[in-house]
Amino acid sequence: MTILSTEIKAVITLFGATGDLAKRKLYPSLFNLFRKGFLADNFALLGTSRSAWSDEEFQANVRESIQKIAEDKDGQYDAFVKHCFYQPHDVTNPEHYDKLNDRIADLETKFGTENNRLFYMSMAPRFFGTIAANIKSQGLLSDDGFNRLVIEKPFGRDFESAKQLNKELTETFDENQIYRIDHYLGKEMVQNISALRFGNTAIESLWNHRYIDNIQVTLSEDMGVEERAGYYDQSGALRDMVQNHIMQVVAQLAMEQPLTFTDQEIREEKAKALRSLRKYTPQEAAANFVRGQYAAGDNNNDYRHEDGVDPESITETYVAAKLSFDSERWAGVPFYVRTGKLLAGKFTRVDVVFKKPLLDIFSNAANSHEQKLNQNVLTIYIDPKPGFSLTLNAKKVGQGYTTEPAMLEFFHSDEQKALSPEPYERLFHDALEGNSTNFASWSEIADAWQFVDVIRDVWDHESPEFPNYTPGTMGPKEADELLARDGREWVVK
Ligand SMILES: NC(=O)C1=CN([C@@H]2O[C@H](COP(=O)(O)OP(=O)(O)OC[C@H]3O[C@@H](n4cnc5c(N)ncnc54)[C@H](OP(=O)(O)O)[C@@H]3O)[C@@H](O)[C@H]2O)C=CC1
Ligand SMILES: O=C1O[C@H](COP(=O)(O)O)[C@@H](O)[C@H](O)[C@H]1O
Repeated sequence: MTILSTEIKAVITLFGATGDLAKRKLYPSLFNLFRKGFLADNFALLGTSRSAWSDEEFQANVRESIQKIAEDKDGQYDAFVKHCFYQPHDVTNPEHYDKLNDRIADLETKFGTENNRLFYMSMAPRFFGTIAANIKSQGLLSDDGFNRLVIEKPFGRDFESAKQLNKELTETFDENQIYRIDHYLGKEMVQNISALRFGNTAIESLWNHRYIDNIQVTLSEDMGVEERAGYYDQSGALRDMVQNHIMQVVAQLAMEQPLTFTDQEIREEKAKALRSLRKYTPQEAAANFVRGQYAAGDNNNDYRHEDGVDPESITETYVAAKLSFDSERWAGVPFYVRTGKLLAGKFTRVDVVFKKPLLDIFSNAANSHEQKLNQNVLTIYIDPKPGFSLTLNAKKVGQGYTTEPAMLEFFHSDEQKALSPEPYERLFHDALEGNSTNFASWSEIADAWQFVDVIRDVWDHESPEFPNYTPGTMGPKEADELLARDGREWVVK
């Protein structure tokens, strides 16, 4: 990990500058870095796409997108957009890269960026390989500054396509120059998993099969597919959420302690954890995975009648699964994961359910309690309200001896939340600083795809009975049965 000075020097070339992601997330993130002083005098943003915009039109668009997130204090909008430029560019036309290279070189001189170049691909993934090849063949790589590539998801649609894409990228960029975005890794509480585990003896000493009964990861959304139906119908929840976000969260929960807290060591441990994730046979896949598709609700069509969705679509909008790790630490401990659209709420959380005491001595007490001891649960709240809680058993106040659950809670204050950068801001900053801790390595991505491909293959060869869940619930009944089979239940029902 190379940490540069706090002020970043670079020309950022953005492919897909007129796109939705750029407007909603990327310009506001860069502006926030500017307001906080991480970007100051020595940077420039060069937006590109086919639209024939001038620099001025681009600046007006950037201004419009940052207006939505912050007021203009002390002329900060003007100061920021003076660093923003635009070059009309068709990524499939090699000749266009010559002009792009000239513009980058001019900006390097103008802003003293020490020839550091960061390329950000915020475009349809089918263009990623072409852009990388042209960057190399048309001589856009810097000889004496850094060259980095930030690449948007999805990284392939299965293992083979991801491998091919990786091959194309690594013909131009080394693995340590590639920053594969997974915005979950930019979330405050996902990053907090390591602090909670490795910074607390009280937690890490219990973090194994001797004390943990099961771990549950829930990424619940209350919205449908909205305007992204065209993309989503080709993807489904397995590719859209499980292969990337869920696997990344699970890897952080399951990994061994890194030797040091560096990007290389952390990514290595996450990769090892994913390597120890049991790859299911088709029979095991069918038994351990549940899929769902939402039905019509009070305020929504059923999925198959959403605009842009095939009326006979078998794309899943819900996935629940039981994962197992073949490692000493996790022997016999299931990780139950689930995600879906149009569920009961918008929240992301991890529930670590501990084993009960081997002996419930209170059941023999004179005033024997009616309520059995509960399992302790450590909950990591990722969204929307970052924090964590620990549910313990405590004596109920009063005569007799009855136990009841008592909860220790910690939530981020409004002040802390205000200090917490948005995922894209954090990740942009990390890439500019050369810190790849919170980006997925090729090894992690490869293992995640190999795991998911088996499930996809099984599902693609069977006709599910869809729709099978009601909007506003936590998914199909089979997801509850998945745990009930093991004598367990979801912490959030
Ligand atoms: N939008 C979102 O919420 C999210 C998006 N992503 C990912 O981010 C990436 C971008 O998504 P999004 O912004 O939504 O996509 P959009 O479709 O909104 O934007 C695509 C961009 O590509 C440009 N473009 C298309 N063809 C060419 C070409 N031949 N040469 C140069 N530019 C071209 C378009 O501009 P023009 O037409 O002017 O050429 C436009 O700027 C994708 O990989 C997506 O999966 C990931 C998570 C969320
Ligand atoms: O990557 C994606 O994530 C969002 C959910 O992200 P969150 O930060 O709001 O939890 C999801 O809606 C989208 O389908 C998926 O592509």
